[in-house]
This record gives sequence, structure tokens and C-alpha cells, in this order.
Amino acid sequence: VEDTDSSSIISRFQEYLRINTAHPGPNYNEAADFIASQAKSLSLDFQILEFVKGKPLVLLKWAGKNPALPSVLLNSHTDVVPAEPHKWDHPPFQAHIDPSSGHIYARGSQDMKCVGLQYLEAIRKLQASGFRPLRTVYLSFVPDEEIGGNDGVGKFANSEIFKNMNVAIILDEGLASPADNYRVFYAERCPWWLVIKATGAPGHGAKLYDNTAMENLLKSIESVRRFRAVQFDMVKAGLKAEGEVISVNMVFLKAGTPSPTGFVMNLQPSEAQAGFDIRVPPTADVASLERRIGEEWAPATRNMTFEFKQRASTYDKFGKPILTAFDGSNPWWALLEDAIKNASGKLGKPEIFPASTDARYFRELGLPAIGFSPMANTPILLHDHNEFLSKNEYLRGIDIYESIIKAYASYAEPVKDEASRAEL
Ligand code: MET
Ligand SMILES: [Zn+2]
Ligand SMILES: [Zn+2]
Repeated sequence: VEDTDSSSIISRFQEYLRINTAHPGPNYNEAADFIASQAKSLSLDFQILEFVKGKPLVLLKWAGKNPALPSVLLNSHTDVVPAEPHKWDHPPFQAHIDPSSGHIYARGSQDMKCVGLQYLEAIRKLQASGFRPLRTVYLSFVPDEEIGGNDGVGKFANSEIFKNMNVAIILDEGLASPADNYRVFYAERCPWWLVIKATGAPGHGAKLYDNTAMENLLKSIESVRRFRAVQFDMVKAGLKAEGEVISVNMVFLKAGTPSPTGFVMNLQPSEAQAGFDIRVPPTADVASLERRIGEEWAPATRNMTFEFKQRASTYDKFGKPILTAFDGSNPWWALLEDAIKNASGKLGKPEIFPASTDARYFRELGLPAIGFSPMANTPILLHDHNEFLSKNEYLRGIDIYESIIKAYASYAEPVKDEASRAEL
């Protein structure tokens, strides 16, 4: 437990980064074993939960002196997106440290193995200082965030185990910030993964006729692009932040009749599909977007159909938009701000996370969840080539979490709804 010198801290981070948990086929068991070994070294209770076979979720518990108080949950995902090794300057699972800059190169260095291990290192330091939590602190290391979270946090958040944890506040991932202030998120855009399909009569490649599958699909794509441009223009004009508009990007096109040399060139195909990654702010007019999809992007009048591969709700189970309050009604927000300030960190304005995270599953239950990854002075490289985090930023982030966890775990006031919850 005394192992809090910088070089051991960095070695542990490298060890975690070297476990290849990229999709498809993440090595979840090795990651779970590693986290379990960390839990043991910190004398934290842990269990490995398998809501779905082969997808372990590791749950750690740092018991508080007053177990009756609602708990704090520190969440992180163990999986990472794939990397193309030949396009990286250093292999993505080697965790190479550049000796002059101190950059640690690895897939997951920003998203989000850093955060998962920083939580643990902060606890190691707090233990070394003799600190004991008043509230129970849980840590969840979950699988499958990058492929939607249904088999990971989705199962966990809706489990009896989670209910019994009596969680009051969840911390989850944020984004790096190139400036010297940290970013913080009170909400996120909800993923809608849309596939539209067009059909039409096949025909000779030389014939001009109406209602081909390709023409029907292209009309939709044109309509999607006009909508995309309008949304993007609001961002470009500075009227809206990235997380405040609806983004839509075409991510695949599928059509044509394969031939041994490529595609048949003189046949207009009878089917064509396109896929779109749409991200919807919780504040968006969902009914109008749905109408647009049905009437303009995939209208039955053009022989089109559509299907959602993923369609996250923008509302919580009480029918309210999934936003975490950052005003006086949420004491955890002020605690976080103060804790970061006390550790000499600077915080930017609360934002809507432009992509999606596991936090939405907790917010859907009506629980407050804050997105935060302590990476300042760092380019945003999640899902990019040469993802890195510098040694110093990583170490600094541990101090920030030390301050936050201490503040959260010491917070004695009952928070809103606690009294009524206790009576239930
Ligand atoms: C759609 S689930 C979220 C996966 C990933 N974090 C993303 O935003 O793309
Ligand atoms: Zn992530
Ligand atoms: Zn990611």
C-alpha cells in the first residue's frame, strides 16, 4: 500500500494499457484479473460479476464508516476501440513512453484506462495518508462501453446488486482539454444508429428510369446532408456547442451486385442501404427528428424502410430529459468544483458530452452522473491514431481525484431524496 512513488504508479498504468481489450474480442479476463490484483493490494472487497458470460464486470468496495449513507460510484470501462497499429508511431498496446515529452502512447490512455486506474491510485494515496471514508465508495470496471453498453453497464445499472448499493452519485468519463482547464459534463448526446434501406426495380445500367433503389437512397442522403449542414453551421457560427446540435454522419454504404472483379457495372441493383451515426442532445425535439426520418430520410413513398441499431432514450424513467443538475439542487456539483479548486485545478463550464458514455444508463434511472476525465493541456485523441497521455498529466489527475474522492467520501449531509428513500 506504500507503493505510491511515481515510477510504480506509471508502471501500473503501463501494465493496464498493455492488456489488449480492443474490440472485437477484448481480453476481458486479463483486465479483470489485473483489477482484482489491484483491489487486493488495496485491501478492497471485490467481486467479478458476469451478467453476460465472458464479459466480466469488476466491482470494488471501499467500505465507509457510515454504511447507511448513500454511496459514491466511480465508473470506468475496461474495453477500448480497435487501433490500426501500422498507422501509429508506437505499437498501441506497448505503452511506450517518449523519454523527452513523457507521452505515454497507448489505445485507452485517454479513453479511459487512465481514469479507472487514477481512481485506484487516488485511493492508494488516501489510504497511505490514513484517510477513511465516511460514505462507501464503489468502483465499477465495466465491459462493452464501446459497443453500446447493453451487456455491461446496462445489465449492472438495472440489477438488484446495483439497487442495494444505494448509489447517490456517479462519476464517469469526460474528455481531454487542450487548454489548461478541465472539462466537465452534465449530460451527453444519445446515440441513434440508423440504417435506411431502399428498394426498387433492377434494370439495365444504360436505362434512365424512376424509383431505382440507388436513386431513392441518394434522395435520402441529399436530405440528410442538408440537415447535417444546418446543424453544423450553428456550431461553425458559434451559436451552439458541439453537444447542443444533432450530429449525423454517414458511416456505411452498401449496394451493388458483386462480381469476381468488383461489381457488376451494367446492372442497377434492387437494394441499397446506408448507415448513419446520429447523436441527439437530451434537449432536442425528438418528435420532429422522428418525423423527419419517417417522412424525408426513409419515406415509404420512395419504397424505403428504416431500422435503429441503437436508439437511446433522451428521457429518464420519470419522463424528464436526461440531464444532471449543476445548480444548487445538486450538492455533488459544488463539491466537485471545490475539490478541483482545492487541488489547484481549473474547471471549464459544464457541457453536454458530444459523444456518448455509460453515464446515460445511470442518468436514465434519475441518478446524477458527472462526466470528468482530468486531462488538461492534452489534445483530444480518443479513438484516434497515436492516442497518448503525458506522465505528468496522469499523475496530476491522481491528485485531483484524491481531492474529489476525499470530499465525496467525507460528505455527511443527507442529499435530497435520501430521507424519503430511507422511508421506502
Ligand atoms: C453508442 S455507445 C457509446 C460508444 C462510444 N463511447 C461512442 O460515443 O461512440
Ligand atoms: Zn470511453
Ligand atoms: Zn470511446
